[in-house]
Amino acid sequence: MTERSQDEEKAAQAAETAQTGPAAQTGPATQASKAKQAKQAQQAQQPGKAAKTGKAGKAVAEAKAAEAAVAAGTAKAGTGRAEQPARPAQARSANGVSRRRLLGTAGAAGAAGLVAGGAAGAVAAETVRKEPDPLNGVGSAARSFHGAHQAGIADPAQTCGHLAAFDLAPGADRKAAAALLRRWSATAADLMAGKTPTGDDSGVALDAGPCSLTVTFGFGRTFFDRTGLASKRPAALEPLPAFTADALDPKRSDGDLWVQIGADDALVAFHALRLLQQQAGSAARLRWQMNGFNRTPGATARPMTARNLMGQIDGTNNPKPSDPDFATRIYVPEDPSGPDAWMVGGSYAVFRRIRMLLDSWDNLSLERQEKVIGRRKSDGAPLSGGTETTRVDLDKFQADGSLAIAGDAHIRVASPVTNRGAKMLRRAFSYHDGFLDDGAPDAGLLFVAWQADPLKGFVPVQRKLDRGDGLSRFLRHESSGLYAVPGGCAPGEYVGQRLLEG
Ligand SMILES: C=CC1=C(C)c2cc3[nH]c(cc4nc(cc5[nH]c(cc1n2)c(C)c5CCC(=O)O)C(CCC(=O)O)=C4C)c(C)c3C=C
Ligand SMILES: [Fe+2]
Repeated sequence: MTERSQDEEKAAQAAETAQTGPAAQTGPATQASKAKQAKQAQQAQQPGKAAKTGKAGKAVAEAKAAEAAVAAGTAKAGTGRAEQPARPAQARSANGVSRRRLLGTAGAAGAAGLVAGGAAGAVAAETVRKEPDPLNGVGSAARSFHGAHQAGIADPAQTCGHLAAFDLAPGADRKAAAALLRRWSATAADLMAGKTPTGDDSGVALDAGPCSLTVTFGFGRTFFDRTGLASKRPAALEPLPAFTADALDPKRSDGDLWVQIGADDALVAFHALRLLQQQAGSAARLRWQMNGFNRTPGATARPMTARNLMGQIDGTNNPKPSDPDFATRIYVPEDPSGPDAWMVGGSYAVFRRIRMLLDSWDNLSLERQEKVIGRRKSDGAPLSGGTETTRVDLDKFQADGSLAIAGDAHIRVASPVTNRGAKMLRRAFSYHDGFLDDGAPDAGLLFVAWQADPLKGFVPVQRKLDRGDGLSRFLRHESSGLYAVPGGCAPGEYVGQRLLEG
């Protein structure tokens, strides 16, 4: 097991602070007691140092059997080191502490007291801010629409997400598709810069800053047939294989065009979605649409990796933009001669709506939940020891001779080390769509994985998870999509122009 050196830790923290600004203020007493609690929890749960005992031979055999069961004919796994852990992926600007002064929102008791007198009743009815506030750090944060890559890939996932797929209308041809992408790109560029697009009098996002809005556009496999561009369809857009955990709804899968919207404000995010839907006009119809969410900036005492609806810290070991191989793993590389030249700088998005079987999951003991993932729930530290960012040691054994990270633990089965180096960038939103008839939450993850080639990212890893992941018993994949997301564009251009006008 290799810990980060103190210098590396300090550099990472400094970089994080530079990117995110100071964490929300908490009193020093709170900080100190939290740190103490965290230390106590860590001490209580720290697995004992694995001794190389006489049981090692048995353990090695156990490990090999577990790996073999999972790998089922793939490369011999677990012999190397896991990837260098990433900094928390959810870090972002959180430096603006709201100074809103809301009046009249007292609890029931306060309100009852106020309504006793007429004048006081009027005060109770006042539910607006007394003074205008300047935009805080969350509201004024903006991401650029223009650039080599589209936004909404390498930047942190926002609080509110909308994923949507559109189908081109019958008769809508390449020219109509180009006009649509031009309209959509111009609108996205305005909104991301905090401008009201010409002709938009909806008022929905008036008063708000851009709130880190991103709008990302992609093309599904069927787009190329409908626009007469089948010869330009990348080989990487071959349909995803079927997996045993799939319970896919075709009506909420696939689609000609895909749009991902994220913002740190729900009205800003909805506004973008609504405008794009209106601007689709007669060229395209909404096929499916889903809403997701993440932590609100400033909701935690310090910037940290977000939790999912199973309660786990999720996103720790994501590739990070500072990794030397980040660009080549996530973005399509330069190859001007290839048929996919129009995709240079782009990426492939695999979308999966994954329902969590939370009733079953919540019935597991904490110990079993942690074993299923291979990390501690409290702080995300790997069961091989250390803290959240400690390198995972898949070869570590416990004193009883068993593997510290079980053979079917999610982080073992998904690790690049056990998947011939396959990597993807996971950028997900949680979702909650109420409760099913049996009372189970209809909730889970709008999972989006980004990679330069899905056959070297999502596909081999999901194949392996499908066979041997302890977590898959608690998941149902309900929707699916694979989209070619072109590179970004320059001002005055539109996303996909190289394809549609090439
Ligand atoms: C096909 C790829 C993956 C799917 C589908 C997937 C679903 C899924 N994962 C979690 C929770 C966690 N996943 C974690 C790590 C992790 N997951 C994948 C891939 C898929 N997950 C990878 C490649 C990794 C990193 C492995 C590594 O290198 O260590 C973790 C641990 C924290 C982290 O590193 O992010 C959690 C927790 C859920 C709940 C889920 C489906 C709903
Ligand atoms: Fe995962």
